Amino acid sequence: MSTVAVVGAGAMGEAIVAGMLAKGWTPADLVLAVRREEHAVALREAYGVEVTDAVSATAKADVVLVGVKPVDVPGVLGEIGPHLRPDALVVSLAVGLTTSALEAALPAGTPVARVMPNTPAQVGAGVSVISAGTYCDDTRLAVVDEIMSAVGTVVRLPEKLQDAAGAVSGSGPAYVFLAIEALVEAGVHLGLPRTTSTELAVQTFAGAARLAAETGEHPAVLRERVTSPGGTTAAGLRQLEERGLRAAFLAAAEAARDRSREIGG
Ligand SMILES: NC(=O)C1=CN([C@@H]2O[C@H](COP(=O)(O)OP(=O)(O)OC[C@H]3O[C@@H](n4cnc5c(N)ncnc54)[C@H](O)[C@@H]3O)[C@@H](O)[C@H]2O)C=CC1
Ligand SMILES: O=C(O)[C@@H]1CCC=N1
Repeated sequence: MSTVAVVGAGAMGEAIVAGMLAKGWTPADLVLAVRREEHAVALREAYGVEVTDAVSATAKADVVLVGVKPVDVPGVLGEIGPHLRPDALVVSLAVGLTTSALEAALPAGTPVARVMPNTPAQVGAGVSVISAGTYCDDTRLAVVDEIMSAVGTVVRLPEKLQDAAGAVSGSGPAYVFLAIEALVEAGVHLGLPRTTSTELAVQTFAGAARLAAETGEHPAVLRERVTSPGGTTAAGLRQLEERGLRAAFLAAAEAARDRSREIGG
């Protein structure tokens, strides 16, 4: 197995570390780098992994997973570039940043891959979109696939679709959480105790998503099965349509895609 350095073990980076350890990697396969010492102490305690600085972690790794915010990526790449092992692979989680921009910030010929993960990775239910840069061959992309498979499903896409994919699956959990929150509040408005309304709404989203995933049926067909002619669901759906639910999702996805392109420069 490869030695994997995770530079920037925040929400996404830590989820990947936890998932890898749960799926058979050992602490010796991992080396982490974070900025704050108290964070390093917490990570060592939680996972028994080595936590050091970005340069030392990079020097030990076959794969360097960069999990810092997009604005911090150029600085990190400039710092670690001279210390990469020959043939080491750099994997970026950053939204927007293209593999060509990443390659330009690294020594010439560095293999690079771009990943768009999402936070359900924290419970092993993520979906990651992966794309190879110019020097990342199939064997290396298979390593990225293996790592990200530890936290959920993996979809390989041409890089030109990464901004769109990020708008759906990268940001998507936030749209879903907002929708859950709104349904909980609606239930409270109708008189349900808040804990009951939360349980009903969360289980409904989880169950509906599982039904769609396991049956593979078109969502419209599944929706029709809930909607009796002249019934309660039809009355509710009419309100969602009249209030522009579809248009709202389309506008949200376009805005997220455009912001991703803007971040990428
Ligand atoms: N949070 C999300 O839902 C998603 C995030 N992403 C991408 O993942 C990346 C990370 O995002 P989050 O995990 O949400 O951010 P985060 O802020 O939770 O984690 C970033 C971590 O990097 C550390 N850090 C910053 N500079 C560092 C350096 N020089 N050396 C070592 N550590 C350093 C920070 O202290 C922090 O712990 C971003 O580029 C983002 O675009 C992609 C998809 C989804
Ligand atoms: O909001 C963001 O910029 C990050 C990338 C995708 C999800 N969260």
